[in-house]
Amino acid sequence: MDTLSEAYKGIPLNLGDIIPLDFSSPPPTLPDSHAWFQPSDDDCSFDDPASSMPIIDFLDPKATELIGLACEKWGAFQLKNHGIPLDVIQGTEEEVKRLFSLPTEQKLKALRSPGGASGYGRARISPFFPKSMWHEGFTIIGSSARDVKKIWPDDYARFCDRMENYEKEMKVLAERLTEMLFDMLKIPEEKRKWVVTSDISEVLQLNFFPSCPEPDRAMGLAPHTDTSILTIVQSPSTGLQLFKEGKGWINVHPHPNSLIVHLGDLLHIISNGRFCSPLHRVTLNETRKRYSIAYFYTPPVDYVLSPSLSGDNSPVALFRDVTVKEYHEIRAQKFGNSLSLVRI
Ligand SMILES: C=C1C[C@]23C[C@H]1CC[C@H]2[C@@]12CCC[C@@](C)(C(=O)O1)[C@H]2[C@@H]3C(=O)O
Ligand SMILES: O=C(O)CCC(=O)C(=O)O
Ligand SMILES: [Fe+2]
Repeated sequence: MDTLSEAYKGIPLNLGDIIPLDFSSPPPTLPDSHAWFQPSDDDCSFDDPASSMPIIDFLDPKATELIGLACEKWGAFQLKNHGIPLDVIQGTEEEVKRLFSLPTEQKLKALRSPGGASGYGRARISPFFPKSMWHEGFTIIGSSARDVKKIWPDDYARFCDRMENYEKEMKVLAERLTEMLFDMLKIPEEKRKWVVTSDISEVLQLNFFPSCPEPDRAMGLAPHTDTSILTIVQSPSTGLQLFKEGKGWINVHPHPNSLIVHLGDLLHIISNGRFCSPLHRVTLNETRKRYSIAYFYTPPVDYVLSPSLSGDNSPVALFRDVTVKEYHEIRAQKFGNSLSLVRI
């Protein structure tokens, strides 16, 4: 059952907020619809080796401690020796490239429906911004077969198998990390049974950022936090930036053979604010296209998120109890102030 899709059914989008620009024949200059900044704007971003997101070796005996610190300070880290086989990572990347390099009319066959959550289209958060993003996405919730069959009726199996296999591997890693973080938060047994069940609400988001004629004036993916416990991102190239209070936008340089892990709003609530869900965005490049694969790990939709008061957290609950489904609905309607809407 795609119960996560049900959360989005009640909040349909306009087709205009779903259909991406036809990037197969992009305009030679940036159209006004996609111009977020003026040439005179000073949209500062940093390369700061002294304060960049930590790179943690999962085999390091101190990994747990380092992950805890990274989650408190950054809400994100890069993970080396994560245990996902290289061929699984490369095979998935190959399929993602194959999908996005199809002619536009092929991809449009799997266009997300106005009340739908899966399929091809613009980012879900598009309606909340006055300008469009330089981006195409493909969202997989449950099996990708229904959408992918529309694109490749006779040749969908390899894509689906590889995505399914990738999700299986990601789930094991997400479970390990979640158990680790829940231990630190002293989450009681009855609140963590879902971690090993099969009815979690996982989402795989495939992202494509075409090369852009004026990258400094456009936006790949607008600033957002993720609706997840944690999100595991695979991308070999730069583009992702994290917002750090008091500093600004900091570039993430992907370490070879590493995965990027960032925490989402759901864990921010459960940890009663101890772990942060960082604001992040994606920038563009004039000559290079970029792909990324983001795995969103989320409890079953009826799970009640309640702030843990037993770890080293604030003794007073900062958030009210809210179900995963309700939080998704709040996000789909209000986006940016979602966390403040569940704050006590
Ligand atoms: C489970 C999720 C998480 C969603 C909504 C739903 C399905 C699609 C996800 C994304 C993927 C791309 C960024 C994001 C911000 C977007 O626009 O769609 C994500 C959003 C969220 O993190 O809220
Ligand atoms: O492309 C990336 O590096 C990040 C993608 C992302 O933030 C998302 O899919 O939510
Ligand atoms: Fe994200």
